[in-house]
Amino acid sequence: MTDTTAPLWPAPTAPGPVDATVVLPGSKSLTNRALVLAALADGPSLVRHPLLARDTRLMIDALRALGAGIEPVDDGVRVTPAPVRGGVAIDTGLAGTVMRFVPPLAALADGDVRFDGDPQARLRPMGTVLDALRTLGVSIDDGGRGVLPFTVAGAGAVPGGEVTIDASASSQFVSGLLLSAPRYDKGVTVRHDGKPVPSQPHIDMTVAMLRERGVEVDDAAANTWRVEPGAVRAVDTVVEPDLSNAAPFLAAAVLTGGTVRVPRWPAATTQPGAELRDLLARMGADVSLDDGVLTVRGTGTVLGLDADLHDVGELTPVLAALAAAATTPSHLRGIAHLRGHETDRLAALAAEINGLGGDVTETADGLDIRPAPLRAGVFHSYADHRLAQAGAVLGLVVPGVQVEDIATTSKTLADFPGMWAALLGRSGGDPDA
Ligand SMILES: O=C(O)C1=C[C@@H](OP(=O)(O)O)[C@@H](O)[C@H](O)C1
Ligand SMILES: C=C(OP(=O)(O)O)C(=O)O
Repeated sequence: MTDTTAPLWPAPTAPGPVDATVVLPGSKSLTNRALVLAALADGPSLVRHPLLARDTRLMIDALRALGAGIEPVDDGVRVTPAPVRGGVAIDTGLAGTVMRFVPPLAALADGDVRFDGDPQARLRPMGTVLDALRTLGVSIDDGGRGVLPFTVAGAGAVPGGEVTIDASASSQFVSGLLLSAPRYDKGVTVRHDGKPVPSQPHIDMTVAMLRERGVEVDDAAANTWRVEPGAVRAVDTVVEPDLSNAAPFLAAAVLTGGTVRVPRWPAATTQPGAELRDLLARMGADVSLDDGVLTVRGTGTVLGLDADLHDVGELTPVLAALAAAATTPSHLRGIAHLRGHETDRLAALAAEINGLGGDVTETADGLDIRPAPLRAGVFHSYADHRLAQAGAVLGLVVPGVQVEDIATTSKTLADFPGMWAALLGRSGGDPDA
C-alpha cells in the first residue's frame, strides 16, 4: 500500500565517486533466529552485535510478552528463557520473521496468543504455517482467512510429528516450524511438496543455528527436514553484519565508479548477501575480500544482469535499481515469491522505475529491465525498506529523485538516511572511519 501522505526525501546525488567504509549492524535474519532459539533454550544466552531495528525490536517485544527476559548488555542482549506465557497479544509489524517464527513458539504457551500486524502484514501469506501447526496438534482461530490477525490457543505443549506443506511462497514457513520443533513432544518432520522453495540459504541458516545449539536436524533428503525433540543449548553468539543491507552501499560504489569497504565480512556464511560478491562482479565491479574486508570498486561500467535470484530474493530491489542504470538489459528471474514480500515487489519495482522513465516489464517470475534515460520523480516505497533503498540508489545518479517514506528503512536499519549521508561525506559521520 502506498502511503501518499508520507514525507518525500530528496535523495542526494553523488557529488563524485564515493569512497567509504561502511560498518553494518547485525543481520536481521541471524538476530531474530538467535533471539527465538535463546527464548527456547535451556539457560541464559548472549546475543552480541544484534541488529536493533524495527524487525528485531518487534521480535524482542514478542518474546518478552511471551515470558522471556531480555536485557541489554554492553554489546548486545542477554536472553533468559521462561515458560511460555499465554494471555498476550503480539504485534508482528511487517516482519516476516516475527509473523512466521513466533506462532510456532506461541503454540507452547499456557493460553491464547493473539497476533496482528501492520495493514500490509494482513496481506502476507500465513495459511501454510497455520495449517501446518494444526496438523501438528495446535488449535488456531484465524476466522478461516489464512492471514493475520489470528489467535494461537496455546495448550502448554505441542504433540508435533509429521507435516507436508507447500513452501514455495516462502522459506520462512519451513524455518518457523523448524525453530520451535525441538520443544515439541515428538519433534517435527517437515516435507515440502510444490514448486521449489525459495531462499535456500535462509533454510540452511536455520538448520545450522539449530545444530550449533545441539539440536539434531536431518536435512539429507531433498525437501525434507527432521528435527528431533530435545534441549536447545544456550550459547554466547556474535551476529554477523547484515550482508543484504550492504547492497545499497556497495551499489553506490558500482554506480559512481567509487569504492566501498565493508569490514567483518564473513569468509563463510549462510547469509544470501554473500552472493553480492559474484552478482556485482557480473555487473562490472571489481570485488575483493581481504582480511575480512569486502571491497567493491566501480569501474565506470555498469552491466545488466541475467540471473536467477530465487535463492537471494531479498537482494532484488537494489539489484533492479542498479540494472535500471546499466548499459545492457537485465533479466531477473526465479522471484515470483517476491509478490508476497513487504509489498508485491515485482509490481512496485516496475511501477517506480518506470515512473522515473525506466523501461521495466514484469514477467511471470521476475523483471526484464532495459536501459533507458532516467529522470526526476517520486519513488514510492510501499512501506518496503528495500524499495526505499532502491530509490536512494537511483537518486545517486538521477537528479531530482524524491523517495517517499524513507523512514520505512528503519525496518532493518536504525538510521539509513544518516548512513547514506555519511557514505556521501555529507554529515558528521566519517565515511573513512
Ligand atoms: O528467514 C529469513 O530470515 C528470511 C527469508 C526470506 O524470506 P522468503 O523465503 O519469504 O523470501 C527473505 O526474503 C527474508 O528477508 C528473510
Ligand atoms: C522479505 C523481507 O523481509 P521479511 O523478513 O519481512 O520477510 C526482506 O527483508 O527483504
